[in-house]
Amino acid sequence: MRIASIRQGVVPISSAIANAYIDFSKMTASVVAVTIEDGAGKRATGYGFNSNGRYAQPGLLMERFVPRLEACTEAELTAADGSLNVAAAWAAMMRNEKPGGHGDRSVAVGVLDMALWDAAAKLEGKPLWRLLADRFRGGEADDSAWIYAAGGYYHPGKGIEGLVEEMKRYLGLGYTTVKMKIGGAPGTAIKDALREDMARIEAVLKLLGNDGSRLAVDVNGRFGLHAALAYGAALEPFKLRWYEEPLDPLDYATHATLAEHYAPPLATGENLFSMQDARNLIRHGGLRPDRDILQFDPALSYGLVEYLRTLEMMQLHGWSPRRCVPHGGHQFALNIAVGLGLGGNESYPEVFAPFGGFATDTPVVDGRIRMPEIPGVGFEAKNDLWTVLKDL
Ligand SMILES: O=C([O-])CC(=O)C(=O)O
Ligand SMILES: [Mg+2]
Repeated sequence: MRIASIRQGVVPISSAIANAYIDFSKMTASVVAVTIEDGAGKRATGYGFNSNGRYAQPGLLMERFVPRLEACTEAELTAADGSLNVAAAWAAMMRNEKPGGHGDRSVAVGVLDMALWDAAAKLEGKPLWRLLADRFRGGEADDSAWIYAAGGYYHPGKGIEGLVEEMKRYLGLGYTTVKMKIGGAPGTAIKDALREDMARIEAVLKLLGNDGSRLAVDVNGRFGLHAALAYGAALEPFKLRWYEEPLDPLDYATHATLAEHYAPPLATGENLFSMQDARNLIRHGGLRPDRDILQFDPALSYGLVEYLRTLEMMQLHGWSPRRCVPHGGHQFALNIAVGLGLGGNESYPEVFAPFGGFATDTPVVDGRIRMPEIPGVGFEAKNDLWTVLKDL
């Protein structure tokens, strides 16, 4: 195995939407293409990109991670069974990196890790989900994944009617569960913000037949303990699917306090970027393995090599992989969900294109989606994304 070339670019994923914490008017993504030759006449190009929420990382890629990957020897890149050794390539990229401080580089490494797994699966002529099931689950992949429609963003001029119309479109596409943003009313006292959000939530719940298990709400880390508890008390009777990122993602003790007062499911983890950060959440966040949801996004957190470590850590702490529903709505996490038996995956039917979304013309049926039988992650079967990647 040898690296024949690595190319990178930066593309916009900007839009006029906002959550409770940031707007996406200047959001960008790094994209990479890594071409591998296996020394026996086979050649494959793997593609990678970063998930929404973090910006493109061209400097880190150019200065540290691409040169280290390019410097890998053929022996390093070749596993004992002759396959591409992604874990060894990952270790080479992380040479001379100190522990801790994961947000510094986990996105840049994740972009390259995605491309390496895409190439590895293409060299084996298999979809990534099947490669993962073969390697880690005795060949047993799930036949489909549960996905939910994430949206409900704040948008200039968008009122409750616009929000309900949006959710109706998602149901029309075959989704059964939806997610909306809350906590975004700027500079408002908690009781006023809560009144406004309750009206938004109740309007969407009405559309969902007042079945709280079909609605998740997302605060994007905006609340302190006082607001999180006040909202929690108001939300509790709805028995929502989950109450997401109510607090700062790194404030584990406060999560533990909230979990003592809010019985239905909580969800968090999209802004934790390493196994060690995930472990601190599990150790100190008071989360409950029988109901809470972990949303670590492999594309933002050093890729699948690290995600495998996170899953192993979770199992040591008594957490099933089924508690994981990754953030990001991308094909990479969907392959991992089906191949490794996670609880499902996020989907963004109307935002974060072309990186959000799955293979073109794969229908969502009763909130579930099947995977195409195409080698690699399946980017070539997603028309809008392939238009961007093929020019790299
Ligand atoms: O709005 C965002 O930053 C994305 C997000 O939280 C999610 O998909 O859960
Ligand atoms: Mg979120």
